[in-house]
Amino acid sequence: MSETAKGEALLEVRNLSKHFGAVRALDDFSMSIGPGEVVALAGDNGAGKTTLIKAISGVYKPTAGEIRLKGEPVHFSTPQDAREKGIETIYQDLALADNLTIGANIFLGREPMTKRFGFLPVLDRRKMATAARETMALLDFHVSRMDAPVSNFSGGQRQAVAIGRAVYWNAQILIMDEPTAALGVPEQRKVLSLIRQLKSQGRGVIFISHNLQDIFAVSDRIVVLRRGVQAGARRISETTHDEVVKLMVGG
Ligand SMILES: Nc1ncnc2c1ncn2[C@@H]1O[C@H](COP(=O)(O)OP(=O)(O)OP(=O)(O)O)[C@@H](O)[C@H]1O
Repeated sequence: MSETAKGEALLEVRNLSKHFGAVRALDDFSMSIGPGEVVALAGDNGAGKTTLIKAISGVYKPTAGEIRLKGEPVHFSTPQDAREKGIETIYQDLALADNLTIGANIFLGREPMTKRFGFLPVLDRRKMATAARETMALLDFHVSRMDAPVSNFSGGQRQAVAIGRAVYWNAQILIMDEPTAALGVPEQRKVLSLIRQLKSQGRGVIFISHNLQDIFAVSDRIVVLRRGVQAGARRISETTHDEVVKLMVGG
């Protein structure tokens, strides 16, 4: 099948449904994503994209269907469960603490401690700074001041910090919700190049966007949702903007 992951999939969802009472937000939906693959998820407002990523990432319990990681069925009760298995979702708000450094944001809620004078537990700032430097270098990301609060950074740089945090904690699948929305063109390019970096590291990326240009620039495949069902799935090299728009709005 040309529109599924080649070889062993990192992530596979089979016949996934999420109903809210009578509302079928997601219905019998299947897709897969392989290592080093970027799969775009497109669809009009209300198509079911958010519902799908929340079902994959442990926020919602699916009404029906199956999620498999490297072939193994998994059941997530919380986003923490999904995170521990290497699925990280980066929502538009990025969930960064603005007044803290990159290092502190990487370790937010899981701060490393060390002992001063052998007994007094204190924050291990050196470990945080080293992790920040090494992780951001891995993403080929450079800022003049690593110790500045992230509120000083541009939208694209903040996106990089959120990605860096996921990478530090070993995310194998990154779900990115509209990462290029609300950014200027140069910043959008930076984010697209970050996505390419993740791909070159063998990670899988689910890229949600309304921007077809961005989708066509970085994705291997596109899956289109319409009213909770899969309206189509295509290799990017085998489709056009026109065809994708038709899939989104329906014939
Ligand atoms: N908690 C809920 N309770 C009831 N209906 C819901 C709930 N969440 C979503 N829906 C409905 O499910 C459908 C899919 O919504 P969803 O938010 O997943 O779409 P979306 O593709 O992410 O849209 P957008 O691009 O606007 O974020 C919509 O009709 C929405 O009203």
